[in-house]
Amino acid sequence: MLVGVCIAIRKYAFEAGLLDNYLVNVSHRHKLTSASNGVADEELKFNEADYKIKKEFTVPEDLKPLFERKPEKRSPEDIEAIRNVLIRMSSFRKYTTEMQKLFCKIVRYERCQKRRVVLRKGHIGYNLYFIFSGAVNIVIDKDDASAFVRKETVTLKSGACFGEIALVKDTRRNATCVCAKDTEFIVVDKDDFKEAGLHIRLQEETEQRFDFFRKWSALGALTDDKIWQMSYVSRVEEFNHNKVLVADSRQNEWLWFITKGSCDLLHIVSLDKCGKFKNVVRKYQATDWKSPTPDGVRNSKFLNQVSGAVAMGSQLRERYENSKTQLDKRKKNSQRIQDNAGPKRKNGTYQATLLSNAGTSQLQLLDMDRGLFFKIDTLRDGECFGIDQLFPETNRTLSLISKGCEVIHIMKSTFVEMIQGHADILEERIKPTLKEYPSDEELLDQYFKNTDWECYKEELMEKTVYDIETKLPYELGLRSRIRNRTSGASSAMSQVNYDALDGSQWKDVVEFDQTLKPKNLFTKTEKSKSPVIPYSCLFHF
Ligand SMILES: Nc1ncnc2c1ncn2[C@@H]1O[C@@H]2COP(=O)(O)O[C@H]2[C@H]1O
Repeated sequence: MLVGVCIAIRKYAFEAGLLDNYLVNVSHRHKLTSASNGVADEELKFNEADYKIKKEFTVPEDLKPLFERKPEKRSPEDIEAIRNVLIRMSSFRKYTTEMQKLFCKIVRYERCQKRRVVLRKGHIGYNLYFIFSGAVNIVIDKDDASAFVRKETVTLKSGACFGEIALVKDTRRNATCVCAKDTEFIVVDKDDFKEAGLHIRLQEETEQRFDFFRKWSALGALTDDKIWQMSYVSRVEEFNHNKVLVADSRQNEWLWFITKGSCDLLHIVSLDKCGKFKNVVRKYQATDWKSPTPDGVRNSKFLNQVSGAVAMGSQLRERYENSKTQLDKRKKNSQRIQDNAGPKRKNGTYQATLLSNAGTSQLQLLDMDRGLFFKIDTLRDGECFGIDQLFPETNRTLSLISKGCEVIHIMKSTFVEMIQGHADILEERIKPTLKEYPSDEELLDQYFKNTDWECYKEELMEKTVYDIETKLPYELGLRSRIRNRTSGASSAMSQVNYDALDGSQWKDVVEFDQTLKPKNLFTKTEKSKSPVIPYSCLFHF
């Protein structure tokens, strides 16, 4: 209910033109000026990001001596203290409390620097590793030289575990693992591992993955042996609500099979080359947005809404950028250099502030690089993300956002390797099952039509309220209240000559399609059979 109230207040402020301040503050930077001391005005800034923990959580110093104690010397309190910290790791949380305690009795702590080879392909396996902080690159070569350059490198991050195959199968290491940065490990030795029966638990997990792949009819032609291999190299992971799993599908190296919960599939439509968008904006700009004509009123509302969406979208865009860059560290570094080098033209906050200035906002829409996020599907249990990218003709930019899920992921290259010699799997079994989503044109059509309709509805409401107001006696005080509401607003609504309002021209272009609600940015609508667009958002590139 509170959220509903907030949305309603925000909506009112937006319509009344009071949101300028809000948009200026999108950056969470508040300007303070002090002229009292006679010195030149100084700009004081508060940036929320400055107070965020940038450092990854590491093993607390006071806990490290506990790891050095021999298993038989660890007291129940020691074990509990260790468990309270290790519980942060998703791979550790999967075990029962009993199993976790067993772990805490036998685990060791190790810290390795960036580029250190933790284990090498072909060597005998002695340990199982949990990554507490940092990251590890896995390459299937014996040589670690490719760990930082090859595209097929798998990166495991904090919370993941590796090195289990050699222990469970009693084979040699099948890959080389190198620290991608300074990394803390929680290590279990082979003997302890077997003694505690952990190999049985890991074997059970692998069997679950085996069952999952075996049930997938597309892989019916593969031998059990191949499916086992696939199960060993795939990983199960859980993700919280709103975690970006894949920011840009063109850089995605994995296949993601959803086993529990769901994920949203977002599609980014670039408006740069979109003639339709330019036409729509030009059409709305054709009439002077300040003019007190019906077109002027509606145009200003439409453009206000679009620019508002740009402002909100820029926040999402920022998140999108962050997660995209997380996927590719090298890109992130070069991006940072670029960002710092030039003016912050492309910085989301900067643009949002710019757009918030009513009057100039609409006019700048055509000068910017823009895009729209559309939610085009929700993937559920048994569905896969990334498989369509195995076909060269698919080049849509998709993002995968967790809505609280458990996934099995496997490298695309490994999957392709496993199904080699079975050309029919991709072409005949998988391709026909791929879903078709609305084209960019269709998505934009829907969005613009609906925005138009929403603006029309609002105008009608305003007009109705105005009519009532003019008919009511002054003594009721209603007139002055409504006046107060609009008079201070910078919105074009305050300049409207309501008598000139005539909606007849609009009806030709408005389609009464209420399935889409672009105003409810970031909110979910009801489930629908065909892919719909429950939220969309403008952002700029
Ligand atoms: N394709 C892969 N994806 C994820 N992890 C892998 C992959 N290949 C190997 N590994 C991990 O790397 C480890 C290397 O040692 P192991 O063979 O004991 O166990 C292996 C797995 O834990």
